[in-house]
Amino acid sequence: MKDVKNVPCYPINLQIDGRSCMVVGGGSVAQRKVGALLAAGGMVTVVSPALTKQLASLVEDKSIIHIARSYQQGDVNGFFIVICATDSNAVNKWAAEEGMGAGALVNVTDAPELGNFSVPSQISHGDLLLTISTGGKSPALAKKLREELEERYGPEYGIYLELVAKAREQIKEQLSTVKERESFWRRTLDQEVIILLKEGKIKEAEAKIKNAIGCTRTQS
Ligand SMILES: C[C@@]1(CC(=O)O)C2=NC(=C\c3[nH]c(c(CCC(=O)O)c3CC(=O)O)Cc3[nH]c(c(CC(=O)O)c3CCC(=O)O)/C=C3\N/C(=C\2)[C@@H](CCC(=O)O)[C@]3(C)CC(=O)O)/[C@H]1CCC(=O)O
Ligand SMILES: NC(=O)c1ccc[n+]([C@@H]2O[C@H](COP(=O)([O-])OP(=O)(O)OC[C@H]3O[C@@H](n4cnc5c(N)ncnc54)[C@H](O)[C@@H]3O)[C@@H](O)[C@H]2O)c1
Repeated sequence: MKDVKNVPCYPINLQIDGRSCMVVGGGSVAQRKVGALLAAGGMVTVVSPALTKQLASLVEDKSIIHIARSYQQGDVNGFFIVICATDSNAVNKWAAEEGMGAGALVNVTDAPELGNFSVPSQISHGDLLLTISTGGKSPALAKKLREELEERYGPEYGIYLELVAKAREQIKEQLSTVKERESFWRRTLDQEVIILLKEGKIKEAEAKIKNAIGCTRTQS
């Protein structure tokens, strides 16, 4: 096994909307990384002599920019994020060193220790984001856990989050202390609402939350 330092990572949720992202390489791993960058609003440039079919169609519809050649010195300059995803360790190392030198956030797909971030496995439903990391030790385990969590936390949780976010504004006005609000959410975030959402009964779920807010009003 590689010499991975046993210092835990510091997790962050990075906003990359409108930021420039460079992906070096155009194979299947690059394709997965590009998909995630675009989903988060990144402006993606790929430098690679070859592209997968899917990446080529993203170039065609102008979703990404393609520099159709091998990596050259300075290509990473000015990019916020650099992802090194070629099948050449030497090229990945070179682009990573330049990217790090220029102060970019750098992810290296075949040698994570050469960059400064790794990408966790993820499940997202709207603003709800669940991520799993194994510190780079077993992406396959991260994938297995993601599949298990996907069964447990389906799209209903994304709808639930939206309802709760709406209710939160009202509750902030009605309950003046953090303690009261904490106790409200402990009582209200229950499985019954989730079950209703899973069955597609959105109106009923909404009514249940409204009812809980109503009870608070009569109590206070
Ligand atoms: C989560 C996910 C996100 C994403 O990439 O979008 C991701 N890898 C995924 C899948 C996956 N990757 C690999 C397999 C084949 C099975 C296996 O070998 O285990 C599978 C499974 C599959 O493809 O089915 C092989 C692999 N991966 C890395 C190396 C190099 C090395 O370890 O040195 C090798 C060996 C290559 C070789 O042997 O040649 C390195 C990294 N992969 C990471 C992330 C980062 C650590 C995340 C963590 O902390 O766990 C890190 C460190 C860097 C990074 O890329 O950020 C995505 C999950 C998608 C999902 O949820 O389904
Ligand atoms: N991090 C992960 O999740 C993960 C998963 C599997 C594999 N990997 C590793 O990621 C790397 C890429 O895997 P892949 O399956 O996408 O490989 P691939 O062979 O499908 O693609 C490699 C790409 O790199 C391009 N390339 C080669 N030399 C280049 C250069 N000098 N400049 C720019 N682009 C160049 C090629 O044209 C090709 O598009 C491998 O090292 C692999 O071991 C990482």
